[in-house]
Amino acid sequence: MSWDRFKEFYLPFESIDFALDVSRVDFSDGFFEEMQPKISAAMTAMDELEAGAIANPDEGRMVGHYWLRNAALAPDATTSKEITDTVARIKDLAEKVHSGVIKGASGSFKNLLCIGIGGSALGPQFVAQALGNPGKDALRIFFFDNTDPDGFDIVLKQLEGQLGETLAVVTSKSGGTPETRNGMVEAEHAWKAAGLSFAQHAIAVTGDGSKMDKHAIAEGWIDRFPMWDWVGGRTSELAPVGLVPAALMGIDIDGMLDGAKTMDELTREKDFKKNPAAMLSLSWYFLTGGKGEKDMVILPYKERLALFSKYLQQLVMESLGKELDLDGKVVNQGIAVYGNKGSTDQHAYVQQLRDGVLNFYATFLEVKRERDGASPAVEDDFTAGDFLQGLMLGTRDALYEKGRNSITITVDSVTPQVVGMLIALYERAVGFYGSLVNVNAYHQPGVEAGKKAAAGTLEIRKGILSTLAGAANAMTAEEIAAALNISENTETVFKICENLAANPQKGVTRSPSIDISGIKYSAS
Ligand SMILES: O=P(O)(O)OC[C@H]1O[C@](O)(CO)[C@@H](O)[C@@H]1O
Repeated sequence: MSWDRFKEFYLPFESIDFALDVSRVDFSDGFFEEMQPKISAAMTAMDELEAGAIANPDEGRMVGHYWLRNAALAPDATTSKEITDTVARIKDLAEKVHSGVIKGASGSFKNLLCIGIGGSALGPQFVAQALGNPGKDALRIFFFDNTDPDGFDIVLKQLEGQLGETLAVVTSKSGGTPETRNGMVEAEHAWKAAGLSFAQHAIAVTGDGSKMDKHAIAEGWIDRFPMWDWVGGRTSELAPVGLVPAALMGIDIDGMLDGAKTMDELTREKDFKKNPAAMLSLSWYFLTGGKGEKDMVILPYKERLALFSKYLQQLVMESLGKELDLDGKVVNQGIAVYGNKGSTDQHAYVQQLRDGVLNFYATFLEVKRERDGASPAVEDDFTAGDFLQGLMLGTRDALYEKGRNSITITVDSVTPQVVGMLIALYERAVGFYGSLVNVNAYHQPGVEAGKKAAAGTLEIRKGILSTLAGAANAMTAEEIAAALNISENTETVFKICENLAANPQKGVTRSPSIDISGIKYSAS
């Protein structure tokens, strides 16, 4: 890499100690000239979005996550006031919880159980790991982010005997996501089994008037915070979804909001070569042929940022992974995202990245400050942090030597401001990229298909149980499917029967057979 090329494609922002380096992206001659009209159009669309246009046409919604860190930008005074009042209410809640004014049945709150999934969990999880300090946080954080009964038990075991000092935050924008509802019901059971009122330990973050909102009101929960329809789940970390848990942990939420606001200002720059979000999205476009031809591998060389790839997975894939473009043409767009952390993954998948199939580009995240305070020397005069940077620089070079392009983002340390900046940078880069490839980056129609199919399988489960209850003899999967008139779904019937029989409390027994057509099930 020549020093001149590096200087040309290295964008440092001294005032915030942040840099984006795209010098290891081998842009072709003429690429930027060719992209100029598209990126200008993307910037215009972004200006309109920030001003309150219906930027999510399929759902007929405004897209307002940029207002969250600068309420003055909101299109009307009511929305602006609602944002500021909500942040003030969140800080007030945190203050009252920390001082013991709001407490649980057994005293001041010590633990925080966040119940949510997708955009209602990934941001809080990323931020808790990035900015939390186990042992020092105001509340210890736990998550229910699935509908796995054993998973609930693992978390509840850690909270055993402490539910009276555990605050539960149940988060769902729609208020109807089954996994979150199940987590809430399981939590209600656990509190009840401990002889405690769940309502006295619960807060809701949800859409006004949602099913969950009504439940929280009816049960008399401690408080409720809004999830506005103009904020998408995957861009809600700086809305109550992310700010409530962060403030309760004792994290500086003003710092996060300030960092995001500063990045928003930098990424409104109209000269795209000076705009880090524009350059990031143009790099993605170049690297993936504007068609998602290569995967985005995220490699933060910092434990605290290990969950960033998971967070970005939803932000990028749910936003960009679309069948149709804005004109209704089938485009099957998207960019696959995966990653974990360096240097750990050098010992897992970097072998393939360097020598194997070239279907990716890497993004290195470098944090200059190794820790608070000094580090001991581990070899000669070198610290463990010197090794960490050495491994990152070495890997980046080793990849580039083999024609594997990469992007590098450098920050000073993982602070609330930096976390806010990273979130804002990627939010805007995703927005720009959505415009570059002409898709609606703010809806998620594909997720609905899986949800509907899941609901259908529960109906089949109900049918199987009633068929077996009324059957005189044990039945095979084929017979049950035929009785339910769903022979085309015999495989689903078989899978559900196997699952029922594996859980003795469900009341189904199984007579084995070597031939799966011969396995019989009966109500026990
Ligand atoms: O906050 P909700 O409405 O429970 O939705 C959770 C998540 O579920 C999804 O609809 C699909 O996973 C995401 O878009 C969303 O972030």
